Amino acid sequence: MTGLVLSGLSCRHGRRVVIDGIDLALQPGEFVGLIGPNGAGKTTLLRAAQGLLPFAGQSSLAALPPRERARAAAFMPQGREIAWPVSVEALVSLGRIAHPDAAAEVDRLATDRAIAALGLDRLRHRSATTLSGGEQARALLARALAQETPLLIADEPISGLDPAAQIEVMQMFRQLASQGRTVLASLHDLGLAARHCTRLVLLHRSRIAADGPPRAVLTTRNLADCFGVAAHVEEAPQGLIVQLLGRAARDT
Ligand SMILES: Nc1ncnc2c1ncn2[C@@H]1O[C@H](COP(=O)(O)OP(=O)(O)OP(=O)(O)O)[C@@H](O)[C@H]1O
Repeated sequence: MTGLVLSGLSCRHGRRVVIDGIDLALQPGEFVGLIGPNGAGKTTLLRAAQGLLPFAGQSSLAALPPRERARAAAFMPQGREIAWPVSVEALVSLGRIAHPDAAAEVDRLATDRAIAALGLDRLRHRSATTLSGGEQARALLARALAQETPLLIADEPISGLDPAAQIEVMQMFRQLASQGRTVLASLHDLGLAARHCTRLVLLHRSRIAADGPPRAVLTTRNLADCFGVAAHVEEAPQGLIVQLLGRAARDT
């Protein structure tokens, strides 16, 4: 299986509809940023798509049996606290549980690659519970990478990272996509999303308000209507630049 197809995906928390009839098809090679204001439903969508929450409608991923699902998609959740005092290396190698038939050497190489990709070599023997918040985020991302799945789903993967680490992770996602994987990540940094994602999906009030290349989604109109911010958006040689100027003036 490649990519991800959601059809009519809806999800409630209690009696409240949080995701309402989402249709979305993601292809290999895409780095899709899922954006939207707080409470728009991004986490709910990412979890329901994996069958981690009850939902109505269809998800090509949730439809798979659990073992196949673990080989199809890796997930970096929003909650970052690591409770077990295992080494970073042991934590990252947990991603290999998805491949019970792989040779030990293959597992070791995949773990090493993920540790190197996230710049964790220096920390590999450190207890994961002693890492800083940003280091824990990188360790959990490395665990997802070690799973070596065609689809990578990450919930706010760059929140809490320093600026250089944020850029490195975004570049890594873009590179994974260019190698034929599908990356779906919820993001709050619109500037980084604009420059690195191949496509943005804007969630607003439980539905998709816009879907397409960053320049088509990050319009001043969408930024005002969905995020309530006034912005300057400009095409530059280095990509789309989004500058947030302040709160949008409200219509009276
Ligand atoms: N377990 C729950 N029970 C009841 N309501 C919930 C639950 N989880 C989330 N919600 C509500 O569902 C809505 C969507 O939440 P969700 O976490 O999906 O939003 P989000 O777009 O990821 O937000 P954020 O950007 O703040 O992380 C919010 O209004 C939230 O309060």
